[in-house]
Amino acid sequence: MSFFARTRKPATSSVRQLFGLQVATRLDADPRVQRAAIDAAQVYYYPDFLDDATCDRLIAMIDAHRRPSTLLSDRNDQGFRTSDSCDMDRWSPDVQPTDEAIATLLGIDAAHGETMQGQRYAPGQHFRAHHDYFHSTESYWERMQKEGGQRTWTAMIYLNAVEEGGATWFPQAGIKVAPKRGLLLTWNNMKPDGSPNEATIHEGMPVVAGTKYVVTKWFREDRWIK
Ligand SMILES: O=C(O)CCC(=O)C(=O)O
Ligand SMILES: [Fe+2]
Repeated sequence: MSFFARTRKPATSSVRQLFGLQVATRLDADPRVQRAAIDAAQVYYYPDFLDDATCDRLIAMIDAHRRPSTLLSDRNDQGFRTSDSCDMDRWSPDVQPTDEAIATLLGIDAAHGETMQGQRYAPGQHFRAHHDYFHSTESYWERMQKEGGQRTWTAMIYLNAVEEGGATWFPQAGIKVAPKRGLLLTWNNMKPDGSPNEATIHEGMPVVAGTKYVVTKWFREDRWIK
């Protein structure tokens, strides 16, 4: 193998490897959780993770605080992520129980979790195909190393059903998830060896009718809260 080929290979990581194993083992043992029947990635569903009242409270918070979504990428692609989003304050009494319940479900110390993001998509709005993990070729990479390192697991909760459209599509893994109120979807962005899993590429498909509300939480390999 040439030097060039070796340096291009994404780095494996024993810490991320352990996250993959420990979280998957915990989810596999949880009767409320189902694993998606695919080999390309570790993807799990938890129906009715949140009750109606909690979904309504989170939706109201998103409506009160939403701003046009931003991207971390160096690409300045205006049409890539057209939704609105906002930070969900982890210390707010309306957020804290959900924030902690997600960390407990996965068995990850809540300090590894970034601030939960609320997201709202109106008809025609979408989030184009992307990976949640950080790319070492981007300029943010160095900063992210100091701020908790790579992202491992993503947890997303759909807060409402959408009349038409708005599914989360994993074209390589072959999964399409339609929004359903209270449904939690979680996946490992890494492969079992701890290197980035390209097959986790996913998109928030355009909403056709109705409005879509979700919250998303990303967990880092190191503590995000110091
Ligand atoms: O809204 C969706 O279905 C996907 C959202 C997403 O991929 C993200 O927030 O990283
Ligand atoms: Fe994503």
